[in-house]
Amino acid sequence: MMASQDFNFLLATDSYKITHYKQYPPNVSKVYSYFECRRKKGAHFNEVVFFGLQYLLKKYLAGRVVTEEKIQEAKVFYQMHFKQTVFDEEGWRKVLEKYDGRLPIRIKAVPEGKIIPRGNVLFTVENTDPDFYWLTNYIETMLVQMWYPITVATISREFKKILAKHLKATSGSLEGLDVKLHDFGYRGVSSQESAALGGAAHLVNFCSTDTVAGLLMAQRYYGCPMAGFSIPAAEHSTIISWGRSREKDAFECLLDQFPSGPVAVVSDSYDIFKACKHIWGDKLKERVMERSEDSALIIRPDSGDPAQTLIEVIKILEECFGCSLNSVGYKVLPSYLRIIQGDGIDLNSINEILEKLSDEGWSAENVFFGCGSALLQKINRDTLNCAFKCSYVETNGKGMDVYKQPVTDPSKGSKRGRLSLRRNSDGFIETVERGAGKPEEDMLVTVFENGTILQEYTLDEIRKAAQFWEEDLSPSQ
Ligand SMILES: O=C1OCCC/C1=C\Nc1ccccc1
Repeated sequence: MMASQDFNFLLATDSYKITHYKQYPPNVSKVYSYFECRRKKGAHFNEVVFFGLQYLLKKYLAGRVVTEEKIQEAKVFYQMHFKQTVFDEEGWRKVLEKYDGRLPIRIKAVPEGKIIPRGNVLFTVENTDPDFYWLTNYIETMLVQMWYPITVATISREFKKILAKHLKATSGSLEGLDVKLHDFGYRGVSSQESAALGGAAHLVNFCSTDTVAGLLMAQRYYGCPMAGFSIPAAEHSTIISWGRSREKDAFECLLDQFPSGPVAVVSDSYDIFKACKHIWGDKLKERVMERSEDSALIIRPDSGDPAQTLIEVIKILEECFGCSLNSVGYKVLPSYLRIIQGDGIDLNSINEILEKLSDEGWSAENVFFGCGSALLQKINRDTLNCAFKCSYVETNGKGMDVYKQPVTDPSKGSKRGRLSLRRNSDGFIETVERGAGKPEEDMLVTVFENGTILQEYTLDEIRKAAQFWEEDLSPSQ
């Protein structure tokens, strides 16, 4: 898959970068830069999931990205934009002539899915030909957009840690963990591409989604035919269209139309508590009880304080349908009955809800969660302090380690020299600076060089890299 014809790589950068080739020192022959999620004191997330670079390489950087037409278009565009001639037409024509429009760049990156502590190099970028020292930081703009899939994959995995802790504690197993958090976020993101990238990032950790764009991304860019699943579910329109006096009929229609397999029914259109007590727990009680374990009715509240509403709903369902105790002594509703909470879910509220449920003796087995904006949109580049900085240059054939160290904010200091990533003798991942790393120890893999993608990862491999083990769930977490 490559960039469509109307995408002009020469126009996919910050304006000021067009002027940078004139600002580097004379005889500079190499600019070497790196991307990291800077460590921040007291930061929430101390490890990140690396994900998304492969899509960007395939879509925007691989193959012949420079053409004569694109040079001409950019030339005219930047002449108008700067009202003077700053665009380096000759520089780009040289890419066309020497490399047939392929980028003379090398990118070395952490394998996708790897879990890396904050403050470590995640990928490096350098020009492979001295003539194109200006190209390295030209592509920063696009590469730093990797903050988004990295951050979504990381947040999604933080959800998974919380769910795993409670599921383990209240059921004795992690079975069903990967379907506990459903992506409801398609409508709440800023674009189709964000939905695709963010949706796929969630699928690194879970296989439960309504964000179809993410499934297509997984198919087309990560070799996964069907990365996630969903089930028939109501929305308010399919309930209230029956009129207030026919909510029972609306509910019964769901049971009739989807007799086998789970079905989720949003039940708060008028009164979630009355709906559970008088419709699900009375008028339709027999219809609910006749459904098998793998055809559960999943009731969806969608308003009110999530924790309070859930507790009240589960108590009503216990009154009507009873419950049993699992092997670790927590209460579980009959297997034909479950609840999904898709409103007001974020990393804080999901923990509160699960705490309150277990305090009342309820297992996490009873509840599924949906998450929208908190998963795909309520984040930004500062959530994980993603940054791209130059750390090494060659001038007059001589290498020099460079860095920034702002007196006004030491946390924005950058790494120096050529970088590598290794697991030290204590088993901890660390970045080796100043070119002191041993090549055979380097975890960074050359994934792109001179227009060609040299290493690809499938979603299955990425999921394996990102998985965590039960013993990793420190009880204090
Ligand atoms: O209730 C459900 O059960 C599980 C299947 C999905 C589902 C609801 N989906 C959804 C999507 C986008 C916004 C809101 C809900």
